[in-house]
Amino acid sequence: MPAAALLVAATALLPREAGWAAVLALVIGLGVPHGALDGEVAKPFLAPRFGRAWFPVFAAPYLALTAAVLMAWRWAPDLTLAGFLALSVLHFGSEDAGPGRPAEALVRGGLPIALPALVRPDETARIFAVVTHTAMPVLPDWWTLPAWAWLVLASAWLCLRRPPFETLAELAGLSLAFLVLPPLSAFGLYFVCLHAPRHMRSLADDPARAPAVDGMGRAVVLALPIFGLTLLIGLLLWPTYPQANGVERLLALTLQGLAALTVPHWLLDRWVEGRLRAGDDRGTAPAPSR
Ligand SMILES: CC1=C(/C=C/C(C)=C/C=C/C(C)=C/C=O)C(C)(C)CCC1
Ligand SMILES: [Fe+2]
Repeated sequence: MPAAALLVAATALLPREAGWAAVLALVIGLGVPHGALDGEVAKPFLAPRFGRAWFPVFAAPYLALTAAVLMAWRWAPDLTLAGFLALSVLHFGSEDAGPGRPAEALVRGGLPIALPALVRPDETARIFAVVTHTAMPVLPDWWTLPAWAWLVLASAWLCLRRPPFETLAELAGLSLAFLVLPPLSAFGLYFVCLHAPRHMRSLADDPARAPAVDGMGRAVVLALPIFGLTLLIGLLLWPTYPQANGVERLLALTLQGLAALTVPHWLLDRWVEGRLRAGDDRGTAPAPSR
């Protein structure tokens, strides 16, 4: 992990476009696989009921949602971006804070979305002009104003809650990253070094969710097939992106694709969370093969 952190931070030394390409390669190669474990999360719920058909039952609605979001990027880019950012705060926050801590989730999940808007608004606008393929000379108010609100909330939370040292250290380190690194590099650092491993570790450590994922090594191996499929879909979509320059196209495809995958990724997480809390009787079904 420290090696990955150094690698992501080093992308800040490259010229802008080369830096983008390097961060995106790391985000794809080291960050996206955590979502590829969604099959393992869904399998114990679906396999007992659908047998070997569990995979199409899982993948069809997942991919339909993904496709819908990819189309939404073209029809309503601003609205889709706003929805993506809001969803990211929720998704990042619930992974960082754990269940049942809404204020902490908003503070921690909001950091990677609010800080770049406050610290590097121009570079952030430039990135999302490419992603949405629209003119975005300045960052829209609907992003900047909630970012200020986040700052107020985060300050109040820090004063009132006095979080434990590890949380403080993480918030401080991450803030420093967003202050000194280009925003895409800082995001890459958060995504690759905190979000993705945290998600994989929580699956590996939780015997109720994704029981086949019983260690980090196993997590990586089990993620590979769906990760490969994701890359293949990305490759097929590549020619449909209008950006002329390859790096800009990679930026748009990666970020639009992340948004599109995050919708089913987040819904699945909510659904499984709900089922586990409701005490689903999965134990009566034969254990999944593997
Ligand atoms: C690209 C980028 C940003 C936003 C990234 C987002 C919102 C990613 C969400 C990913 C998710 C939710 C993945 C799920 O596992 C920032 C940091 C605002 C500014 C710098 C560039
Ligand atoms: Fe995630």
